[in-house]
Amino acid sequence: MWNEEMRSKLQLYFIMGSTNCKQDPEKVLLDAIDGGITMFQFREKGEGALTGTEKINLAQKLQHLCKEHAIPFIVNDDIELALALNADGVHIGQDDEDASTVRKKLGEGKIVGVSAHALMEVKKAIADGADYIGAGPIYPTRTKADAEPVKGTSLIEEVRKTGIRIPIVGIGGINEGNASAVIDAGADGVSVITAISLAADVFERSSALKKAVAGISE
Ligand SMILES: Cc1ncc(COP(=O)(O)OP(=O)(O)O)c(N)n1
Ligand SMILES: Cc1nc(C(=O)O)sc1CCOP(=O)(O)O
Ligand SMILES: [Mg+2]
Repeated sequence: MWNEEMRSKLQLYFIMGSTNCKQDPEKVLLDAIDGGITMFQFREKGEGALTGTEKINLAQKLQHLCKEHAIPFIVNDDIELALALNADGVHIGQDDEDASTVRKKLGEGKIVGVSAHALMEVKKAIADGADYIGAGPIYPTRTKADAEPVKGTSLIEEVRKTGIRIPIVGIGGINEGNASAVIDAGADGVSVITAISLAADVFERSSALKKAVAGISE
């Protein structure tokens, strides 16, 4: 789905799981929705992450909030969970299940996002049927311990210079102060975890991020 609808969904893409929150994750998501996020990814990962029924229960609650507000609900890594919940899509990385296999499992109607760190990976993701690319880490991040080296906006610029039009979202260390540079480089949106999930005022921070992004891309 490489159209304007996909690009606008990526504008402010919030990612979160229970380990990223100091408050109740449902409250965090609701405030972020009120602040203007356009897509949500459930990423239950890291030390202390929920598993089994607890993970499924939280996913269902967050999916319900997304449904009520017409926000696409994407599942990180866990294809079986995405299928069980009839989620709107999945996000996978280079170390996860192959994107072409995931596309076959999910079908054409669902969103498949793929992380890429080099032009070759972007081209493979396109061949495998990806709907969008997550390019990162743009800036230093403390959220993902096994993140690749920081790239700045170079990959986004390189992809656009070659004329590739796939929707792209930047990720890694993005906040309201540096988001506009990611859009200027050619991304359709920004993806954030802690700039929103750990904010003292989640509504205020997500509103500010939305202004920083929407002011440029609209
Ligand atoms: C939008 C978006 N972009 C990149 C990632 C990272 O995915 P991955 O490399 O598979 O790492 P994990 O998130 O699984 O730790 C993402 N989740 N979302
Ligand atoms: C989940 C993730 N993936 C990355 C990548 O580079 O692919 S960076 C990252 C963490 C993003 O968290 P924060 O917004 O708190 O920096
Ligand atoms: Mg992954």
